[in-house]
Amino acid sequence: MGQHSAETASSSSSLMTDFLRQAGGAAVIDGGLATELESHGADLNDPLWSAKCLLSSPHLIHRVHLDYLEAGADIIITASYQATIQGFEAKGFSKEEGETMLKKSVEIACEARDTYYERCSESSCDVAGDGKILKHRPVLVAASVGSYGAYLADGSEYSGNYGDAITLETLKDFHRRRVQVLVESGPDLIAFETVPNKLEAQAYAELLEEEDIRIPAWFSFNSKDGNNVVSGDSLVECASIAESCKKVVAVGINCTPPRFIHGLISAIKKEYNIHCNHGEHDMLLVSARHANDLAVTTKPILIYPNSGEFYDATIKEWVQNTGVSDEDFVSYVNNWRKAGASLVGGCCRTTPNTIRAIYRTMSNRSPV
Ligand SMILES: C[S+](C)CC[C@H](N)C(=O)O
Ligand SMILES: N[C@@H](CCS)C(=O)O
Ligand SMILES: [Zn+2]
Repeated sequence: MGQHSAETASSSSSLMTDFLRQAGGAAVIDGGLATELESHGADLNDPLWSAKCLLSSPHLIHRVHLDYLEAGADIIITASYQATIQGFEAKGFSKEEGETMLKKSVEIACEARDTYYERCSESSCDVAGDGKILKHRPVLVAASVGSYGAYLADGSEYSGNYGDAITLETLKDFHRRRVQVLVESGPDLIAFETVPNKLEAQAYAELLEEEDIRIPAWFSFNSKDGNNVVSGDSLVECASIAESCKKVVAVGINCTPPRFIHGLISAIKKEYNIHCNHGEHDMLLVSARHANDLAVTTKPILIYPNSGEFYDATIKEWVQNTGVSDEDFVSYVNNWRKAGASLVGGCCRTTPNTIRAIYRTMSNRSPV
């Protein structure tokens, strides 16, 4: 664990359960990072997308992390989603310079957390007059690992279609050094996010074992039909890969329209609460067993949907107003919690306003 590790973490495997317990059973993830960088004027029309800001405007990344913390996020995700050594090399940087950029993504997030804690110490109340949440609480830094499709910078993380030339070994080799460098930089966990297919999930799971990664990870898949992950691979099969990997401490869905989320949670959530009720006992056990045959995870479930808008990868722009408002987004939150999600945030096109609204909705945090 790095020097900035959250005070919750006693060991890798218990990090998430300890963290959730301290947070009262549920926690808030931040919102769209790239979205917010753009709204502060960054031009992300570049193969590096949001990782371009690691070169051009690290102060902006710091500011956006801080904005999300002050909106109530308990977990911030680094700007390394599209930061890859290969991507930096394609821009003319050396391997060492690429590694420095990866390290920097974690350092910026840790510094933002330090700044946040200072502001909390200086504040006399948990909610400032301007509505900023300045409540001293455990905050986790999650190092983002975007997919190989994100590196391709053509929206392939929404198709998951890499062609036959890309094998399990290709993907492991692609991510290997990147994951090592991120881990050495001292985040609390790795966020494998917007995972578009089963092959990449398998590659991540094998990498965690082969490289003996000492911090935990979460796996977060994306879907565009409410049944499968974007490639068409079965979500249940993808989640099973995460479930069988001991280093994975949470599983879920991100960058997916809100309307699909409830069904996707139900598809992966394994219920242990079998109510034994006299005569109905056997029948309930049978139905619970039947449900469990299909559902796969007992790990905490995370969800951070996008706004539901459509991303046009050819022009690298979101088609505006095709999604839901913050109010509509937040109206789903209690249902997602009831369905079994214990970590809730937002992905692309969500903002600190979305996260503030999620924080408020979840502020009477009762365990799932
Ligand atoms: C999650 S998508 C909006 C990320 C952007 C994409 N990888 C690109 O570079 O176009
Ligand atoms: N963490 C990334 C995810 C993109 S799908 C971001 O918020 O920009
Ligand atoms: Zn997203």
